[in-house]
Amino acid sequence: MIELRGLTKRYGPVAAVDDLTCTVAPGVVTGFLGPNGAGKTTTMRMVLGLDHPTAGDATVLGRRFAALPAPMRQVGALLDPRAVHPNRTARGHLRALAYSNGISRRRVDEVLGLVGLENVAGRRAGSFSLGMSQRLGIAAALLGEPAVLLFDEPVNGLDPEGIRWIRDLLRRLAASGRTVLVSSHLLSEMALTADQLIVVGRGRLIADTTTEDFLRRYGNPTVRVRLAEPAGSGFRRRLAQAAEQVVAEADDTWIVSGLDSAEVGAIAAADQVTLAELTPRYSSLEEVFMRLTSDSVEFRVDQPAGPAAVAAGEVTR
Ligand SMILES: Nc1ncnc2c1ncn2[C@@H]1O[C@H](COP(=O)(O)OP(=O)(O)OP(=O)(O)O)[C@@H](O)[C@H]1O
Repeated sequence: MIELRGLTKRYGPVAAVDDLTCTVAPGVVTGFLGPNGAGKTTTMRMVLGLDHPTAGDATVLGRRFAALPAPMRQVGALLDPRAVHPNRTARGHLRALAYSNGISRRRVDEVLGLVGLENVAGRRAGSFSLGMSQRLGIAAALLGEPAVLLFDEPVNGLDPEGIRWIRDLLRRLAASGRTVLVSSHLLSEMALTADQLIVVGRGRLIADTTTEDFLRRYGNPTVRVRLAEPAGSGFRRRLAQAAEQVVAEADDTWIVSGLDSAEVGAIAAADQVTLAELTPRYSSLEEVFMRLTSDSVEFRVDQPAGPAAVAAGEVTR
C-alpha cells in the first residue's frame, strides 16, 4: 500500500506535484498516467525518499520510506535503468546490491532467470541495450522480494515482445498480492495493463478510478458486431430502435453505440441471429486523456513528444 496525503513539491514557481492525495492498493496494477512533466517521476522520488516534499507526505506500508526497517525487502523501484556502473557485469551489479542488503546470491540467479538475462549475466551492463537495461533494473527491484513495486516508464524504448513481457510480469506481481505502481505516458499500453488509473496533469490529480470505469465514463463505449451469416432486416431494425446509433462498417459488421455487449447479445439471441463477433470498444485512452488534460500539457507547443504526438487508435479491452 502506498498513501499520498497532500503531497506537494515546488521547484521555485513550479509546482511539480501539487496537493496529491490518493492510495495505491495491493493486488492490482495501478497505472500512473500523465503527460511529460506532469510530476510522475517527482512523486515516485518522494515515495522513495529521494526528494523531500515541500508539504504533505508519502508513506509505504504505513511508514515514510526513511522509517522502513529493511527498505529493499519492502520496496523495489525502477527509476533510471541506466543508473548502473557500466563496467560491472549484470550479475556483479546484482550481487553487490544483494550483498549490501543481506540478500542471498541464490536470489541473484533467481531474478536473472525471472527477467530473462541469465545468458548475458556475465556481460558489462554498459554494453546493454535499453531493453536489457530495463530488465536489469527490474531484476534489481525484485531482488528483495518486496511487497511494493514502483516502475517509472518501464516500457520506454522496448520492442513489442518486451512490452508484452513487462505487461505479463506486472500482472503476475499484482496477482501475487503486491502493490504495483507503474508510470507511463503510453496510454494505450496502460489501458491494457492497469486495473486502476491515477491520472495527473501539472502535478494535480485528474482522475483516480478503475481503468474500466475511466473508459466507460470518458471512453465513448461502442460494441462491434459481426454477423456469422446474413440476418433479416428485422434484427437491424430492432437493434437501431434500442441503440443510440448503428453504423455499418461493412455489410456484416456494425458499430453500435448506446448498448453494451450483453444488450446487443440479448437482441441477437431473441432474433436467433448467430454472431461471429461481439466486442466492446472505447475511444483510445489517448483521446480521452487529451480531453481530460487539455489545459495540463506543460509544453504543448514546444514539446511534440508529449501525448499529442502519440498516435490515436482504438483501444479494445
Ligand atoms: N530537480 C528539479 N529542479 C527543477 N524542476 C524540476 C526538477 N525535477 C522536476 N522538475 C520539474 O517538475 C515538473 C515535473 O517533472 P517530472 O519529471 O516529475 O514529471 P514526469 O511526469 O515524470 O514527466 P516525464 O514523463 O517527462 O518523465 C516538471 O515541470 C519538471 O521540469
